Amino acid sequence: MEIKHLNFSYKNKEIFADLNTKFTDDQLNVIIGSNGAGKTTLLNIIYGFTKASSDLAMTNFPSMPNIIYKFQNMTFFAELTVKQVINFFKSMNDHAITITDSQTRFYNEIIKELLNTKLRLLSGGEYQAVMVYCTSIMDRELYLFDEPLSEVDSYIENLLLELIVSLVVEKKKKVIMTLHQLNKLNSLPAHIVFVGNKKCIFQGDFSQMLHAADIDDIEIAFKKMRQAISC
Ligand SMILES: Nc1ncnc2c1ncn2[C@@H]1O[C@H](COP(=O)(O)OP(=O)(O)OP(=O)(O)O)[C@@H](O)[C@H]1O
Repeated sequence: MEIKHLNFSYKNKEIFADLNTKFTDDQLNVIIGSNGAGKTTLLNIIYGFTKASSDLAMTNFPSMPNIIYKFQNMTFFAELTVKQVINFFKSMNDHAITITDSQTRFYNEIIKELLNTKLRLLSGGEYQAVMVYCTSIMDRELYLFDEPLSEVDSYIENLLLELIVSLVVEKKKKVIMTLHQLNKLNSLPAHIVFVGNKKCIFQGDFSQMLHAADIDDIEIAFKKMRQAISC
């Protein structure tokens, strides 16, 4: 999947100026960048929710019906129970789908005990966990997860990452997610897309990013690359 010549502004605020980048089909794609860099906007454009200028060329992306998107703040009817929401998501598949071991584990360890809880009574982290799980049980070609780890504790973070990676590795799905928890990149088989200064300022894997920044700490690498573009 490739994006060429992405230019985009919200009224007078320019977000992207000729951004070019690629996403891989067989690895988890992780978009990183500072707050306000445009990560959510990029997902919105990929989904087709936000329209960019006519110079944009997007190659090999599935069309909207073949994409499922977990928005950053996904809201649902608060009076529904977790079980009702899961059934709603399941009903949007027109056939039975296979569930990965990681999805089953996530269901047994996290979701099961929440089944009869109404959404309005879930904590922020529990709500996030339910929404990511529900998104993952949809059968689509491309999965977009905007900040799937926000508000969850480190135990759930790891379970969620396993679940998301299993979509790519076991189900051969395409996945693009945004992430602020850079320490997680170390253990992830991921293609990183670093958005900053209205462009893609780096793309590659974890070790290539450290190499590009000439440092062995990902947080410092991020800071260095971020500072370099704001000079
Ligand atoms: N609908 C909108 N109208 C005007 N400005 C917007 C709109 N949506 C986002 N923005 C602005 O565009 C910029 C990019 O926003 P975006 O949400 O894409 O960033 P982000 O990288 O996802 O940030 P974060 O990491 O904080 O979630 C921000 O400065 C934001 O205030």
